[in-house]
Amino acid sequence: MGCAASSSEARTTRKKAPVEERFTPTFAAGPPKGHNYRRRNSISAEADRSTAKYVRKVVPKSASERAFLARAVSGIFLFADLHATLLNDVLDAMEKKVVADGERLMAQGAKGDNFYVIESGKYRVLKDGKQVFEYSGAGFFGELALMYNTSRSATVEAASAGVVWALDRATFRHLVTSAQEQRAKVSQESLAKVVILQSLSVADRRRLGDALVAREYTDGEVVIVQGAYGGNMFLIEEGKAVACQDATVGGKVVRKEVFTHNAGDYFGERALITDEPRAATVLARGPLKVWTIDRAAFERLLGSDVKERMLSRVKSGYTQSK
Ligand SMILES: Nc1ncnc2c1ncn2[C@@H]1O[C@@H]2COP(=O)(O)O[C@H]2[C@H]1O
Repeated sequence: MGCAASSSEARTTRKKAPVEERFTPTFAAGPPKGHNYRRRNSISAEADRSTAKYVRKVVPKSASERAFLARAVSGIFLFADLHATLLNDVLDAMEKKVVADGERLMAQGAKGDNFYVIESGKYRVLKDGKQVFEYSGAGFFGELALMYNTSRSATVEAASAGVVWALDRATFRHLVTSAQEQRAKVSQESLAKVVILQSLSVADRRRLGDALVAREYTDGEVVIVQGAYGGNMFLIEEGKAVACQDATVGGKVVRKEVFTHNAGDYFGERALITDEPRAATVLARGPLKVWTIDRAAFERLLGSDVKERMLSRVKSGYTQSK
């Protein structure tokens, strides 16, 4: 596919949100008030590796149930980093549970067995016997004991009949916590291939790796829109991205392909460095896997020498080397 955007601009990849607005963290109904999630690398991944044996689990579900879960899970920040295949494993493993009014789903102080996503119903959260919160119709709970390998911080019981979807401990820990470790490793490997970043120290690359978010696009999908305000830079892990510019010729808008970015290359830096609108539309050519860095991380984590070199590519115009 060339510069023509596929009609899939609104088609979903892993996140459903307008182009360039996909990167704002979404908290479906969490995190719980007063709880500060620690950085992802402090999640307890080591402690129960020996006890939590992961076996891939597939619980059959209807297309509409799966669609509901895909939507619900896409809004939960815990899953924001998962590659599409791991996200599929999460959806496969989730099991429907019909809950009766008054049923207790977890007890403060107990070991954590499941993580739950709410489909319907109300659920009250009690600490030391006192209600501290009530979920109503949406949200998730039961993640803390699984993430940090601690006992349940609260009791959760149904305040009406309802439906929840359970993800068992072994799957949660394997897919969510190991994926984060895996992601850190993969991002280090792919960052090492990005030529412009090779001057960064190992420590700086590690910090940058922690700030990256993985995204995937299908052929023809738009990553960046010419004229838009840019919030992110992109590093290509796999695939190609084509930059196209629209110009008005004789009253007609003509789109011209101006550059192809290959694996190991980056794009989207110009708008962050110059604070100008996006100079081109960038589309996936074939399946595209990228890592994104938001403006704040870009400012904080990329040294001035890296930015200088990026700026000189901007100033010299992009010359195709491959
Ligand atoms: N103050 C709160 N508000 C909302 N939910 C909470 C609050 N405290 C705890 N929870 C949820 O209740 C769950 C109890 O089990 P966990 O500690 O595993 O994870 C906890 C959170 O998901």
